[in-house]
Amino acid sequence: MKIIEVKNYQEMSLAAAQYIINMLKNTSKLTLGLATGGTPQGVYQHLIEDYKKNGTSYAQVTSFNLDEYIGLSKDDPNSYYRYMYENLFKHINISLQQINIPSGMNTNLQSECEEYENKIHQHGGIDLQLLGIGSNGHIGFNEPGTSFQSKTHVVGLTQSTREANARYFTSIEEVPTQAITMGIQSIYKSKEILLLASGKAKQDAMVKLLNGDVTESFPASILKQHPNATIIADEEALFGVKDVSLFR
Ligand SMILES: N[C@@H]1[C@@H](O)[C@H](O)[C@@H](COP(=O)(O)O)O[C@@H]1O
Repeated sequence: MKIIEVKNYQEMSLAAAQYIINMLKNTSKLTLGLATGGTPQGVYQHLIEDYKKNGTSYAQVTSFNLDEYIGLSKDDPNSYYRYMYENLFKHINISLQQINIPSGMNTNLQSECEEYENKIHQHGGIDLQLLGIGSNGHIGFNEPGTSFQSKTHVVGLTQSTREANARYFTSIEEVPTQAITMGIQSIYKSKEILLLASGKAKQDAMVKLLNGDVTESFPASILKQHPNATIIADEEALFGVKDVSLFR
């Protein structure tokens, strides 16, 4: 696992966007794993600016999002589908046929999970997976204790995750209690992983990730064994991490 240390959120966003743009320019076909949350918003803004300025094309991209809340429809303002549409998809040349986000409205959630996993497989897997990290080490919505072997599945959200995400809702009661998420194995199988972390809120998570053990009680820790994983993190997020230089 390699770390690229940057000054702040703006630099992190720009560096990650450039990373993705380079891949877009150098490959004829690209399967991108995308994330939601506050962390990647700046990356998406840079991708949009680049698209408007330089016309970098998304015509050959297929995207798979990490997760979706159960019980929120596509057009619900808090669904991840809506987030992706508003924050990226509507601004670039990507059609709705090219994008994949699990549906949290399917009456058969089990088959939704299986089909989602199969679809990723049929596309030849994910080339680059973009990730944020929860303060308890969750990736996607894989909460502590999730098996490293897990595939796309339904999860119950912890109180801390619901509290962290309540800022987007009117009250915490409105935050769904369940979600569909790509599993840890589904994420780990990506050919390349780019994890972003910015700010004080991610300090504990970065210390546990980089100085702690590989354990299912801290889901992101498995990424340390990935052959091609990079973290782009800012100074504040890395504050307190011992031996950052070992990861350069
Ligand atoms: N399911 C998402 C994750 O994909 C995200 O990475 C994480 C951190 O969110 P943020 O970037 O807003 O800190 O929490 C959410 O619960």
